[in-house]
Amino acid sequence: MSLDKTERFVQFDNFNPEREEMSVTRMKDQTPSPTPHNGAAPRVLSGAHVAVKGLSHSYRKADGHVLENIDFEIHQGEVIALLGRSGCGKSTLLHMLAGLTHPSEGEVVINGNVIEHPSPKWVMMFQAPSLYPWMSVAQNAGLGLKFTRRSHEIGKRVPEVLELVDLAAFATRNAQELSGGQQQRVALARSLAPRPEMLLLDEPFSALDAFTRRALQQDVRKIAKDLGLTLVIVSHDVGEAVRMADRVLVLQANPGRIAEDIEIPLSDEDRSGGSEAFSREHARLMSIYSRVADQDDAPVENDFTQL
Ligand SMILES: Nc1ncnc2c1ncn2[C@@H]1O[C@H](COP(=O)(O)OP(=O)(O)OP(=O)(O)O)[C@@H](O)[C@H]1O
Repeated sequence: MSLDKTERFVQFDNFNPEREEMSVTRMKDQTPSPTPHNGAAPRVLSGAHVAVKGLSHSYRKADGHVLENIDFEIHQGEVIALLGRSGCGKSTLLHMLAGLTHPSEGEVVINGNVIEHPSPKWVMMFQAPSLYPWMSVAQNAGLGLKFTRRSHEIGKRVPEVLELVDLAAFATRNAQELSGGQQQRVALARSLAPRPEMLLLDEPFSALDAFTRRALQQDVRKIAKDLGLTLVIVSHDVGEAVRMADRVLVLQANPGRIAEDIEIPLSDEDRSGGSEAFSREHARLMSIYSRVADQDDAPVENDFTQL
């Protein structure tokens, strides 16, 4: 694939120039044909099914396990939060779901295939949206398609995703003219454009103010549910987990392992906060999280301000 020089040296979500050909080759076999130009409806999305089996990981042989004996399943279209204190291995686990890091032991199986490489079908979003500041919102939103050799879809697909993230009116603006929250929405549009099956979010809203963060939490959950996407979010914010997740996996540290697997049985209405049901779920999860973190003998961050 030919790319501009600048593009080659900028990391875009889980796009890795070294692995570009490999990922694209794998995609060719597995991805349905691009949207036909005859006006037919785009294919309906279905979320990824994930099975993590006997996963353990050490970064260096001499050190102990960062993650140990991790087993869990994520159903298609489910929203999962990985909740744990700093350093317990949440990001490491997320990178493994994205195929960016290989576990020392065990495997990640997505839709029946053992994951060995990154793929445009599961896209990571980070705290920094990493946009090209000199490009327009629409150009940034189309990059995922460009990098996966689907430029012919940009004209139809980019307006659709900008509409989804509520940025249609900003299509021609330069990315650098946008607020932090709007820039995260562009990054979200860019991730959604190639129709991924799973979004992996590594604390993507933590740099935003509380109001913007809450709006994005609700919108991202709604978009994932509307599209049938599987969504995994790394967080150490109990309010965020209750607002967004169907299930919360609470991780314990040293070594990182799943201490609790908790369902959050709230309606979308209750997730917006302020209801008795939301407060009850928040208190329940906070108490479990505190107990798990206490067992690590480390302080839990106080996030009551984010209620
Ligand atoms: N590339 C690396 N090489 C060596 N050790 C690493 C590497 N990446 C992470 N670690 C270590 O692995 C452990 C888990 O890190 P990780 O970033 O996965 O935790 P986390 O729960 O996401 O933390 P945070 O919430 O602070 O981002 C930490 O002790 C960290 O120092």
